[in-house]
Amino acid sequence: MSSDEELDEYPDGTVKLRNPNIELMDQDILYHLALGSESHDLVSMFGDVKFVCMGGTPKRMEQFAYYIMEEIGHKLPAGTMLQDISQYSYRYSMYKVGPVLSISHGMGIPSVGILLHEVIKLMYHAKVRDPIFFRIGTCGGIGLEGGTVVITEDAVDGMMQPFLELSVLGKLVKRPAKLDKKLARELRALSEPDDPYETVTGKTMCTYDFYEGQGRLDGAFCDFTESDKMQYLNRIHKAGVVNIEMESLSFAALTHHAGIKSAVICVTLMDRLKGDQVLAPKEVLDEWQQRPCSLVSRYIKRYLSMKGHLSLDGHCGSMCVKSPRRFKLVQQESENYD
Ligand SMILES: O=P(O)(O)O[C@@H]1C[C@H](O)[C@@H](CO)O1
Ligand SMILES: O=c1cc[nH]c(=O)[nH]1
Repeated sequence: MSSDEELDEYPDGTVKLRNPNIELMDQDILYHLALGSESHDLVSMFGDVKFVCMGGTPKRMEQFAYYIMEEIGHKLPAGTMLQDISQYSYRYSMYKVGPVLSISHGMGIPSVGILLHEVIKLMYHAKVRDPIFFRIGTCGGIGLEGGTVVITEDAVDGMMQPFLELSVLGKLVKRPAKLDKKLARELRALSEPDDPYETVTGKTMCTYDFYEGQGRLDGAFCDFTESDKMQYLNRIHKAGVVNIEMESLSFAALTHHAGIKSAVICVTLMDRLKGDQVLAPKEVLDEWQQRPCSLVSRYIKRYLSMKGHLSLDGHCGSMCVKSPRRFKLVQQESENYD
């Protein structure tokens, strides 16, 4: 048995921390979430969480929270609104809708990494069982037009390496960036033939910068030519990279290290083989960003229906799993992969 398998989770599915220090502490302050293991009853607040959805901006994640609330038919007490649980951290925003947490992660590996440490500890303190994590993001497409949904198969860094490198006590630690392949296939199977956009799977490149790091010619600095850029983008495209963003490597590496199933679903904002700037109008960008949300929502509804927490045709909204037949097909399809 590898050390990965040994430490994945407890037999009841609760998250096992790879850090013996935490249980010896009197309290654990989840500083960037404005929560604490003693100041809050984390089990009663979060013990029923099943899905943790993250994305860059507070607005997107607030909208996703309201959207999923409608989709799963979750009701708030009359006259109340969803509350940003981490509001007083002034860092991240977090909303809870029944079994779904919707959290903003900011931009880049450091920001999502800090959040993941605290959310993974939150799962542990709250005794959450077998949580599933999703990143719902935006990206630049490589050979894909704007508005295409990309489900990441493998995450690689700017040097095409499939692991996260972090310097710890002066040494470089490498953590494999592994996402759940079956989850990615199940998500892919939930794209609908009448979706007015493509949903594809492929390799995602995760960089430490939006401009020079992604080979853009339009940053404040640029020491390469258009031809250097195109050679690089064509080379990575040939190696299977279909999109570039800034969090998948950390998201994959930290969830894998914690034994948590995860997937990354991003919408492309442009084809980087055709340009660098984000030119689509705001309304178009808003509609595109809804696309990964809708795929994740289908997955959540399918899961809840299978567990008997949601009726297939009953109290879920317009994007509800369309027919029992389609639902069965998706179910069989994913069972065939086991
Ligand atoms: O989830 P978001 O839309 O923040 O993902 C990408 C990667 C960076 O965070 C950001 C750059 O514009 O967008
Ligand atoms: O090109 C893009 C678009 C969104 N996010 C990125 O990281 N890159």
